[in-house]
Amino acid sequence: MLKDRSLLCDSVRIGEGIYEAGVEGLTVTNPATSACLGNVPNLGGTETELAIRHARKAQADWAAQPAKARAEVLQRWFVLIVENADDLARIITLEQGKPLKEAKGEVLYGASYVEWYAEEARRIYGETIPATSRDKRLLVIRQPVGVVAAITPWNFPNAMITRKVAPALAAGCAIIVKPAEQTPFSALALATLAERAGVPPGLFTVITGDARRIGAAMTSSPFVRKLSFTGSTDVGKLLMRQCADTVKKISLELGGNAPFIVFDDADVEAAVEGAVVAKFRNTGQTCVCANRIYVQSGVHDAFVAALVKRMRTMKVGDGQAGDTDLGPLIDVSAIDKVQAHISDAIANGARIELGGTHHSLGGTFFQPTVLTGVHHEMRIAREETFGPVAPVFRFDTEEEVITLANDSEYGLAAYFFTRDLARSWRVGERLEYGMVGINTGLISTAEAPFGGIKQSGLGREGSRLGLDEYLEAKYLCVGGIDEGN
Ligand SMILES: NC(=O)c1ccc[n+]([C@@H]2O[C@H](COP(=O)([O-])OP(=O)(O)OC[C@H]3O[C@@H](n4cnc5c(N)ncnc54)[C@H](O)[C@@H]3O)[C@@H](O)[C@H]2O)c1
Ligand SMILES: O=C[C@H](O)CS(=O)(=O)O
Repeated sequence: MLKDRSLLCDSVRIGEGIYEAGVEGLTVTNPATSACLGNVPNLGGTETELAIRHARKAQADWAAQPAKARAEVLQRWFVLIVENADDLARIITLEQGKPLKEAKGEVLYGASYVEWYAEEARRIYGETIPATSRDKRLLVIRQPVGVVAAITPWNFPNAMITRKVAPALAAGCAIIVKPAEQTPFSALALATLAERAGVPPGLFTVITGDARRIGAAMTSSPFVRKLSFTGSTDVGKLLMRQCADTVKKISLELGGNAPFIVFDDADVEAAVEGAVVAKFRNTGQTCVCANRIYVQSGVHDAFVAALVKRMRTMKVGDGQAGDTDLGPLIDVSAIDKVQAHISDAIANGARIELGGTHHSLGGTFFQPTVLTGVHHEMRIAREETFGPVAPVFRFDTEEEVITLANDSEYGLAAYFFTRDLARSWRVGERLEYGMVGINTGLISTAEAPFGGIKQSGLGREGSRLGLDEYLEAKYLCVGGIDEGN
């Protein structure tokens, strides 16, 4: 199944110690078949504290390295990830379910963060500030925060890890990562390749096991100076509270509820393709998925007809099959949430234009679904669906749709299609979101700052801004310079 079977690693390395899964291990299953893929160690607070101790030691040496040396290790890690992309993609599809072609895309996307921060590692500049007195010199240097803890989700089990580990290592930090219990093998494979690239023992540790206990040890330790979390808003709030006692620096990449707006003057065909990417990537299980599709009255019926026609061409199936466009949802609770949103919408007057129920493949496969006649009082408008359901809302004016689009506690991504230049500026500036796609449904890239506002998170990942999350600015004030004193 894999070219390099050693990449399917089921043990955890902490310092020089190796922890095997054993009978108490956590079982990992393939969401497409429910087959057992293997077990990983079910570790907790004690092992996390040991990992923190090793991280502290390794971080001091790592930070003392020249920036070029850190950059070279990251560059080697990047090369190894790309060289092993097919195996890493297959591991993603096996444990998360997305189609292989999307999984390969995720691996290369994740690798691009490693490449980007291998380059940024050599450009962590400080500054001098003109002093107000002759005998002083003012300087600012930027130093690594120290030991970082990271907790990541199942939907992008590779890229959500490199998007944290790469800037952390580039900044001179050590990092301990707890992956989602559903998808640990991608994380363990990345750690294996990092070790081969020359990342020293203890500097980047993947720890699997009891989320609450591991999280409690991470958030309560005074030696962990930063928590970077990607996941649901509810868990993000919990971890933010847990970090308060030790006043940690935190980054939160949380839930979304993206509006996708199509104006009368849009290229409808381009808008349909944009909606397919923004809505159905990873079977609708991405934080930046279009959760609400608003279409202006003049093109509403044409858009719905074109979207339904386009969706009928998409194939639901096992992600390992080459022609699959939509894989399974991650688990039964995901299916239940999707069905609940559809049932609530229908009960409140929505119409099913396509799909609307479980797929004939059974399990956690679901039909791609298009609803019309939806409104803001429905759950599907207020909650993150995280599945292959496209609710289409009709609107009349620009002012009306901006109000509707902003009517959410989330603020991660938004999208709109128009060919009016003035409107693109007006709407782009007024949408209350961290990221806005204009005439495109695919915005994520390592060069740009990824992140949200309101209850979608704090901080940014990627771009030059992403490095600041792992650095502290230290002010040095040098006095007694003036010989006259
Ligand atoms: N903004 C982003 O960049 C981004 C990216 C991916 C996913 N997400 C969001 O993540 C959610 C889906 O992912 P999920 O289901 O894995 O989210 P989740 O919050 O349930 O889990 C995320 C991680 O948190 C861990 N966790 C859960 N409870 C914990 C606790 N009490 N203490 C410590 N760790 C705990 C889990 O084990 C997992 O590793 C969606 O809301 C999605 O929008 C956001
Ligand atoms: O859902 C999580 C990811 O951040 C989505 S993306 O691949 O970065 O757009």
